[in-house]
Amino acid sequence: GVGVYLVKQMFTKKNPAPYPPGPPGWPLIGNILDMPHAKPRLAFAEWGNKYGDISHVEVLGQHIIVLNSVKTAMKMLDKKSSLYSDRPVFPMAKLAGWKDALPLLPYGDHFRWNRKNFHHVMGSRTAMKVHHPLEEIETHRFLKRIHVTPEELMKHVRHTAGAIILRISHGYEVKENDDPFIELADRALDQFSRLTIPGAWMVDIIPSLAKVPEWCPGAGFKRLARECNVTVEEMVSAPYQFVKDQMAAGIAPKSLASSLLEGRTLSAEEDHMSKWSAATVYAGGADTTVASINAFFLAMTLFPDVQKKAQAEIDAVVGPDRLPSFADRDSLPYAEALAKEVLRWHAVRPTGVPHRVMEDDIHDGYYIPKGSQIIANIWFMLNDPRTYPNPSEFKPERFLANDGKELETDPRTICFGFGRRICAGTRNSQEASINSLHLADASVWISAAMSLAVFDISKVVENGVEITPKLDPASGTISHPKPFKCSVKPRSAKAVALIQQDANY
Ligand code: HEM
Repeated sequence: GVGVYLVKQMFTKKNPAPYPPGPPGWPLIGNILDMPHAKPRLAFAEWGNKYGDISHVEVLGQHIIVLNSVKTAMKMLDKKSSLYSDRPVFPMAKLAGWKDALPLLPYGDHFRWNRKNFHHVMGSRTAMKVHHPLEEIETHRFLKRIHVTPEELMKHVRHTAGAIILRISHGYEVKENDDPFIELADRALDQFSRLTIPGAWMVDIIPSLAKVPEWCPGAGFKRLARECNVTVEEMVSAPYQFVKDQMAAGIAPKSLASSLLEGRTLSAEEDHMSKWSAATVYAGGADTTVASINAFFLAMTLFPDVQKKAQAEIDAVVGPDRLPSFADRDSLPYAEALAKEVLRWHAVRPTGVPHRVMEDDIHDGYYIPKGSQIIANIWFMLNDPRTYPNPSEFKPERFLANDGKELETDPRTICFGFGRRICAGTRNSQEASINSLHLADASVWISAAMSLAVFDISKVVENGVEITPKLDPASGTISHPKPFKCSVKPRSAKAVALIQQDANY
């Protein structure tokens, strides 16, 4: 005990400033027992409560800094982005085959090249506008599917998000039922979400465990990683091969993959990176959009008054003879505020993706050693009563001018993360908050506007009892509302006619 204490003292003496405050931990093992396995956002928020907006733990020599306020996150990750834009190595995700996915790439050339590709297909107002007709057509098809089988709502949400993204990434038109690429990607993404939960895998804490042979007792994670590798490899390669085949046949529609392949011979390394670049659009975009749109349906089930207000606005502005489109977006302020509130009320990436600091830093008087992982507790930032009073209430009015009261912060400046690693497709949080500049934001808005125009969403009644679902986000780095039931019925005969119109405009 004394020896360990003295060794610790020697090291602490060298520190140019104290670490940020945090749970005290134990000699040798540090805070290993404090690391939360499930729903880390809640434990992290607790640390925020106890220790302030910036807290620190150390797990076997790995320093972890947790940020619980937007101000701190902006000051550190955005203002000092040249220092804070690396990613930690995720040994478990790496073992499972994900090392070349943009969210995990170290700060460097591959990272920059990938970001440029994303920016090219969806990083500007003009680039996003190109995708609007596709979003409108696919969302109209979504309405048709819901109308026929409303009980399969969540399947339709997944199918539609996949259809939109696969068109953008690979120019691939999904099959109406059981599409193999969607099925494959969903399986891989579900694995990814579980593979990257902070602190969930021993090998992430002790990376040398990666060398343990698979037959060793306790090495079940190696077998799992091997199985995941097969799925990942197929998810990345199969749609890319599809694009190559289509290009060879001269019938490939424009997509991110086709633009990377067009008119050049790629080296094996370039080919590999292009394949991953296109796959990352799907990997980063599909599951997140699905979670947000499901959250929209849950919010409408739980907050009927909000739904009625949005419908009244759509009825007044768009009228009964057509569906809303992106051209109406600026004339529908309540629907706009509602889409923002969806992104706030349910944090799809509750603890973001960790950043890694590239050099020693002293921040606000605290020592942040090189290599520390920085975790932004985005969930708390979106539910912080200091920023959003009554945060569990779904209230679009937060974002609407009312009696000269100050508007609450646009959640799009928070939910997509910070600094140079901000969600791909945008360059900074200001840009992410400009109308329809983000693909997810556009998808949430058009799904909400079109669905509310023609459907009433309400609680289901089973055996005479009304079922009230709860917002109970599941664990995982991408968080979905727990599966719930709701009733989705056309609002009128006129609405049915609109749904049934041709969707191939
Ligand atoms: C509601 C939907 C979404 C939310 C809430 C969300 C949120 C986030 C967050 C918090 C990060 C981490 C940022 C950071 O490190 O500070 C991130 C990264 C990323 N997102 Fe999203 N995202 C969403 C949709 C999308 C979509 C539609 C795409 C693709 C089209 C996408 C692609 C990515 C990629 C590739 C990264 C990694 C960027 C990097 O490491 O440089 N996301 N996202």
